[in-house]
Parts: sequence; structure tokens; C-alpha cells
Amino acid sequence: MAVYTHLGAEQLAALIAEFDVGALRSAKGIAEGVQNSNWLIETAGRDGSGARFILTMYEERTEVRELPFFLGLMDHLSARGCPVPATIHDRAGASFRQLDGKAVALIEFLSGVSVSEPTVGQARAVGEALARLHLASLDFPMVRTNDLGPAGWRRLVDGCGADGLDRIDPALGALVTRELDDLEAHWPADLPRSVIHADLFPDNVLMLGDRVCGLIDFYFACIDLTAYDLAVTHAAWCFDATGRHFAPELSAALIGGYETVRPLSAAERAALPLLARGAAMRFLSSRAYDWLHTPADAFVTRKDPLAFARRLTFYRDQPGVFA
Ligand SMILES: Nc1ncnc2c1ncn2[C@@H]1O[C@H](COP(=O)(O)OP(=O)(O)OP(=O)(O)O)[C@@H](O)[C@H]1O
Ligand SMILES: N[C@@H](CCO)C(=O)O
Repeated sequence: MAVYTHLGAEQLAALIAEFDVGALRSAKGIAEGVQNSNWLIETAGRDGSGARFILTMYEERTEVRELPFFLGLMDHLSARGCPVPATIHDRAGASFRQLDGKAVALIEFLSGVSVSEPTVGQARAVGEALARLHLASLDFPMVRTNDLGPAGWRRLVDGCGADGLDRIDPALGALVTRELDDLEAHWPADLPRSVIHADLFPDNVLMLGDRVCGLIDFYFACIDLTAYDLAVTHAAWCFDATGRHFAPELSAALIGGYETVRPLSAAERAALPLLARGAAMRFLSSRAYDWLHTPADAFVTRKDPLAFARRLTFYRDQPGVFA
């Protein structure tokens, strides 16, 4: 359960009183998520008819100095009509506050549920929503570089130690070494750049039927190659959880939906196989690092790196899926 910090009722009530949202009525810890602590908050609302919010307490993996970028981006996208939660600013106008030495933000609650077996209609809608996010962020003035690009993957892989990858699977070290060298040598520099979400997995999209109601968890967002974000979303949506089964119909729907809003250039389309290998390497390297550095009996469930090793092999062997 991802509530790492206990907050007492009095402490929560005093915190909520700093916002113009009515008095606290209830607060329930949210089990999903591994990075930060989240509560579903109910208040009386400004007019007494009730209102719901998400309270996020940023734990050590989110850098507080980066919050103005993440929260400012959410406000920017929300103001431009994207289904992104806005932050509720406190009475002094701040988008986050300090509580018990940690940063906390009150965030608009959005309806919807995360799907685990996406349909073609849902994949299409996510593609469209991602393209709208890219276009809506073009005039966002802040900058954050991607610390999980090729140099970041190398850092994580080095952090796995000389035989760490092979302890996960005997063939993993050789695969990663070969692919990482090749990705570093050929990673494109001249494709269009924009804000990217960089982690748009199904658990970060709230849906009702085929409608995208919420894009959440912007804590990896940064400026990078726009088409790389489509590749990340492809890797996240177009396979089963094990990475063994590719769903061509979801792939066509995701990319088709994206292109109804933002057509890819010929260079972006040609780069997709490489970008998808990079996307697979991104999650393979972070999952492998966490796999080796998280005790087996820890509070959080470790995510399987091999599910992304299989995607990496698939993208390497089947570049034609993007033709
Ligand atoms: N704005 C929102 N509206 C409704 N529900 C939300 C909202 N933000 C978060 N949630 C709920 O809280 C859960 C955890 O949120 P989130 O994924 O941001 O946590 P996290 O610990 O930062 O994530 P992760 O482990 O994916 O990095 C989500 O799965 C969703 O159910
Ligand atoms: N979405 C990521 C976790 C956050 O980086 C994964 O599934 O590995």
C-alpha cells in the first residue's frame, strides 16, 4: 500500500484549512502507486455540497526542486483543455506546501479507472490524448532535461554491477550490452522535441469506456523527442503484462489515433523502431536496477525487468511493425 507516511486527523484538517476548499470530511489512503503517498480527500467544498481531491505527499524519489515543472505543467495542460488534473493552490497562491519536512500538493480529483486489458477504442483514444498533450505543451515555458535517456539507462545498467543482469537471467547481460551500445551509437538528435509524459502506462490513464478522463503521474515528464513518447506509450499499451504477446490491433489504433491529431513526419516514423527499442531499454534498466536493489520482502512489489527484455527483443527483430 503506497502510503508511506502517517498523517493524523488534526494535521490533515489543519493542512486542508490552508486551501479554499471547505473543511475536511474524510481522508483515505490510496493503495496504488509506489512512488509517493496519496490520499483521497473529501471536503465540504466551497458551497458545502462536497468536493473530492487527491493529496500527494512527495517521498524521496521525487525531487522537490522539480515540482514547479511538474505541477506547472499539469496546470498548463489543464488550462488548455487536456484531461489533466490541475493543482489546487493554497490561500497564498502556492502550488505545494511543506508538511513534516516533505512537500505536499492538493490535486484535482478526476473520474475514471485504469484499464488492464485495453481495447482498440481505448488505445486509439490514448493515442489522440497523447498527441493533444504534445501540441498543448508547445508553449509551456519551463524546461526539464530527461535524466532517463541513453546516459541514464547506462547509469542504471552500470548500477546493476558486473553480474547483476545475468543473475536476473543468464542471457540478459549480453542483450543489454549489445543493445545499449547500438542505441547510444544511433540515438537520433534531430527529431522534433517537446514536453513528453515519458511514463504513459495504462495505470497512469483514467478512462470511462473509450473516453480518456485523466492523464496522471507527470513525475517523469521532461523535454525530449516527441516521437519517443509515442514509442514509450506503444511499449506500455501494445503487449500483455509479460511482454510475450504483441497486439497488432492495439498498435495500429494507438498510432492511428495519435496521427489523427499530430501526424508523424517521415523521419519520426522511420525512427520508431529505434525509439521503441530505447523505450524498452528505459524500463528494462530501471526495473533491473530496482529488482537488484529492492529487498525481496520490501513493502513494494518489484516489476519484472524481463517483460521489457522481451519487448526489446521483439522491437529488434520486428522493425516492420511500424511500417
Ligand atoms: N488526479 C487524480 N484523480 C483521481 N485519482 C487519482 C489522481 N491522481 C492519482 N490518482 C489515484 O492514485 C493512484 C496513485 O497515483 P500515482 O500513480 O500518481 O502514484 P505514484 O505513487 O506517484 O505512482 P507510480 O507508482 O505509478 O509512479 C492512481 O492509480 C489513481 O488511482
Ligand atoms: N511505469 C514504470 C514505473 C515508473 O517508472 C514501469 O512499469 O516500470
